[in-house]
Amino acid sequence: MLARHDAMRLRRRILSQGGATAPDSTPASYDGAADQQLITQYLGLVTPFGDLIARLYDEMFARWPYLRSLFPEGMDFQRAHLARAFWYLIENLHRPAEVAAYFRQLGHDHRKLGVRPVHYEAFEAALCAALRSTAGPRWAEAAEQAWVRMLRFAVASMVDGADAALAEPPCWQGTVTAHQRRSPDLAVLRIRLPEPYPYRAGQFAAVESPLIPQAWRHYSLASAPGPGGEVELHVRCTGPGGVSEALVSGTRVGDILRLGPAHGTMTLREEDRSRDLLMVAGGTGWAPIKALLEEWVGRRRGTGGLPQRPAGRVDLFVGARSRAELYDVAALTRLAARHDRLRVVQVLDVDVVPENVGPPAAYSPLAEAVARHGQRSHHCAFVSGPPAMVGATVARLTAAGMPADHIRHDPVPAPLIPPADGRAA
Ligand SMILES: NC(=O)C1=CN([C@@H]2O[C@H](COP(=O)(O)OP(=O)(O)OC[C@H]3O[C@@H](n4cnc5c(N)ncnc54)[C@H](O)[C@@H]3O)[C@@H](O)[C@H]2O)C=CC1
Repeated sequence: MLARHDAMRLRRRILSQGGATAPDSTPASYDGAADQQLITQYLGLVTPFGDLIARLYDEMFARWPYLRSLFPEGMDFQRAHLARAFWYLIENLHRPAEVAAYFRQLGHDHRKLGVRPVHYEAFEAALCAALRSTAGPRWAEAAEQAWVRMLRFAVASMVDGADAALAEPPCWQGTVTAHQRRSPDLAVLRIRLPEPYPYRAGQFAAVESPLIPQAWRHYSLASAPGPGGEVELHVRCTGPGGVSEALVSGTRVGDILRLGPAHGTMTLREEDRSRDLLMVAGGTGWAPIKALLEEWVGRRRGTGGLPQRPAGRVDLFVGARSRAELYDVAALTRLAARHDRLRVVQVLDVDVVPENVGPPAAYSPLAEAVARHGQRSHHCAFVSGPPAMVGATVARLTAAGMPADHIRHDPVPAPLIPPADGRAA
């Protein structure tokens, strides 16, 4: 109720405001292209965004100290996340319908953080102060108004997304029922959720450990939905101090974790039942592919997955740095044994002796192996793993004639670089 009241108050304020003409959340009513032009014209004064974002948070926490508790102790990830959101907004503002859909989902997801619409007002005030102090005397009122309109458009979409999800919990609490260290830096966890947790095989969710409150990181759900109410996560710790380290090294059976709502479009569709599928998994990118395969082999037929046994074949490519890094072989073998139309190819980096290739980021043994195994333009492909591997595999498949709309993968995080046409005033 409180959230709805806040939302209505914010919407009234947004719609009745003077100064920057405030768009509502209807994409058709917002001239994003005009604001994009204005913002781009003065972008050089406030980029790179590191300084702007540091000032924004300093300003916000100085004026509203209680808001600090909504954020994790370490703000690096948060700052990078906000920089990406700004770039996403600015680059896509001429496509307001797309931007609105993106921020509606973000608003749905942000309910777990305890963010209320009133907090967006504080954010806007802090942003304006930070824009002015970062840009200096060459800043223009028109540019600031364009930023405000852009922000309000995004916020109105977030409020819509949060409102639409009021009937479901902001997040789900689960108990860890199994925690297996498959290698020093990798763990497979199972979590039991007492409340129904709606998701599809192939989706991902934000996860929070009580060891690092308010720091949420995305992991794929590595099991298809089933009657037991358990989900599986595959977590690799790539450095100290993060959520992955807390989940791999600091978590035990019986601990409580929180999960946000599931998202993602890398799911099986009805028409996939009769199609031949190509699945490509690198490292812990195996997690969503495992869930998809569980659904595909029909282990849980009639429980929200595919209604009948599929007629097509699956070619599955699993990549790892070495044999020791193939951390889920038993599950892979079990799945392969359940279906004679599933063909598994393992690709180990150590088996490959690349010739005339550049640094690791420029070369993907897994993508090469997929490309070598023949024409698949009629297949539908699911690709999951490190961003460079996903990029290389998608490029190979597209070059081999697979239509782009036959290839599904999770969003690949954009690098923190400005758009090529960003210009200074
Ligand atoms: N944990 C999860 O639920 C999920 C994780 N992911 C992502 O999958 C990735 C898995 O990481 P790790 O297990 O550490 O993978 P890894 O470093 O062990 O690599 C796994 C595979 O990816 C290939 N690869 C690695 N770096 C590459 C590069 N720069 N260019 C081309 N190919 C490359 C390797 O050849 C290998 O076949 C992470 O980026 C993670 O964000 C994706 C989906 C779900």
